[in-house]
Amino acid sequence: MELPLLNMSAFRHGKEMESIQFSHRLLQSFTDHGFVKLINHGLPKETVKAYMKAAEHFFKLPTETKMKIANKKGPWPQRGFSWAGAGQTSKLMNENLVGESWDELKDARPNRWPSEDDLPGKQFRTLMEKCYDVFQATCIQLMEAMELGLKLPKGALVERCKPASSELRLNHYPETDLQILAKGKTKRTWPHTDFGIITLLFQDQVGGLGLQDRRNPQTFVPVLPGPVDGPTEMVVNISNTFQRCTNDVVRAGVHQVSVPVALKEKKTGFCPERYSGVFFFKAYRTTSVGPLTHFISDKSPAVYEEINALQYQQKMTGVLY
Ligand SMILES: O=C(O)CCC(=O)C(=O)O
Ligand SMILES: [Fe+2]
Repeated sequence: MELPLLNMSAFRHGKEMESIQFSHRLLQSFTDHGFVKLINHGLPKETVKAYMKAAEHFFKLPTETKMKIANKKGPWPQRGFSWAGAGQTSKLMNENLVGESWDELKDARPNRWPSEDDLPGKQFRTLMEKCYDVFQATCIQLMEAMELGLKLPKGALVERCKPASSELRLNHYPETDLQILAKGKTKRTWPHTDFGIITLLFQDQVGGLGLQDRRNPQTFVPVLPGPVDGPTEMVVNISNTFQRCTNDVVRAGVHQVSVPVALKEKKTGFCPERYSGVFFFKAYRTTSVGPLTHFISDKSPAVYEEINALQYQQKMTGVLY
């Protein structure tokens, strides 16, 4: 199985036929795999580079400094720094191997920013806010493409995601003994699906991201980092809310982070630290995340109850906490 790599400029700048063609290819990849890789997605290379670099700067701060903005335990969503083992899926993971994460959300609870004394200059916050806005805009375009691909009325998906309620996250997976990972009892991230509508994902050159092969669920297909000097590759996955809205027509992609393919045969040594940046594109709190009427018929009755995004989130948190 190979994950399609699509060129989004066909949708962004192409003629109508090209947009339609892109939308069909996008839908096909999402339907087949719950995943796609995109180039020419409109996100400037420098912005993505700076975003990943910011992750390094932040996570290299001393633990005490990061702990000043620790996420307060409680119901999801997170705010601020979460240490190894404290993430949403931590109950399933080895405490010591989970990455640190730092979350930025633009709704109810205030964000927790590193102070300027700790991470000098205003750049960090400004950059994160800029990234948030460009990632959000890209997700809206992807929703437009999906409306086209799924033959939905204009706005059917886009309107569920306004105003912006997405979540920006930086992940750091510390260097880990390969022998520990090889035992298979621990992973950097256990197989899971994300909560939101879709997720944008940027990874460094280390590798280790794997996507479940639907025809062969025991197998995780490596989603390799793109070439360093090539265009910036963006990985996109379908998340639970999208699956709900389409009444299981387009299902969420199960993924994990484990040993990079290049290191699979190595018995000793260390798996290098890894950074990734993710953007969880989510529906607005009070909008419905029930199945769209388009996907409901006598033959395919609604699989999911009619609830709003916040209720869904709370329901899911109840499961995980
Ligand atoms: O680090 C990665 O590549 C994946 C992270 C992930 O799946 C998540 O944060 O939900
Ligand atoms: Fe994920």
